[in-house]
Amino acid sequence: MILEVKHGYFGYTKDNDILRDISFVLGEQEIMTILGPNGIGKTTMLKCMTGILQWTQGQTLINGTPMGTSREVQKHYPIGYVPQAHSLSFPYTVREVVTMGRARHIGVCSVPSRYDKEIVDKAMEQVGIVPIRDKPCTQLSGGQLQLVFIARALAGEPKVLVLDEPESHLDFKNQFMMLHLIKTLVKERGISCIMNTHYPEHALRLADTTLLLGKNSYLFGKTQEIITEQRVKEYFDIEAKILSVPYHDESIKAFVVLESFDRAEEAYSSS
Ligand SMILES: Nc1ncnc2c1ncn2[C@@H]1O[C@H](COP(=O)(O)OP(=O)(O)OP(=O)(O)O)[C@@H](O)[C@H]1O
Repeated sequence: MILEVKHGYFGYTKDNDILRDISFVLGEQEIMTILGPNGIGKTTMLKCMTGILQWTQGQTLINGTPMGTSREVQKHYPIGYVPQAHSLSFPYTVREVVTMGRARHIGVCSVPSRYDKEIVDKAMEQVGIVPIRDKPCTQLSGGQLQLVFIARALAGEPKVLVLDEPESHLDFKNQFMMLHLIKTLVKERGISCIMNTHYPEHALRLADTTLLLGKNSYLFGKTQEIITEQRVKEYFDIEAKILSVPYHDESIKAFVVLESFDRAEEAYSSS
């Protein structure tokens, strides 16, 4: 399935668009990252793209058909949205929360079928949360909850998985495991994926394409061409060097920030 955003505009208030004329294409089994400074509009972008918020102008197309107007398109090409992990106030178990991802498939007065249960089990297995399936979600860590939300999205059998900063609550190793999980899900399920991230390294390691959001402009293209030292300076206002570390048959990219704390202090006090 091909997802396309065409000339998208959005503002929370009139005459104050935070997203202006955004266009990009997500191809079959592609991974795309969205990068940009805090508050630039990354989460808003995901919400407009998935129909949680309405574009004020422009549209999201699925295989060429506008998503907003076609229930058929929404039914046949579901999008799985995984929000930033936040705590749940009601102590639903992990299994119950993941089963909620089947809501579209289960009638209002029906109980989950054997097939629904199999899909839920498969989703929990694939993200590695079977051992905690009977725990109340109020007793989970932020990282565990993030995995539960991914399993909930997978239970809806999405064609596109949309993740808002999936690595944000994870330690160093588990951040890497999350990237690996996303890559595996895309490959094994034949889906595509869009994720917001604050880590340019993660984009370079994982993503085919990248949308780099700035204050008055944006860039979209192949990740290796979009994320350069010059762009990092331009879009994040920070001097960084991208190093290439050879590892087996890969060349892994690492970022080193070339700023001193004294200079940062000066910039902070003059802003
Ligand atoms: N519901 C809302 N009503 C009004 N303004 C909002 C709302 N949600 C977000 N904003 C504003 O819109 C802008 C973009 O917010 P958004 O959360 O999309 O940014 P972001 O790039 O995802 O930020 P971060 O990297 O910090 O998560 C911010 O200035 C934010 O304050």
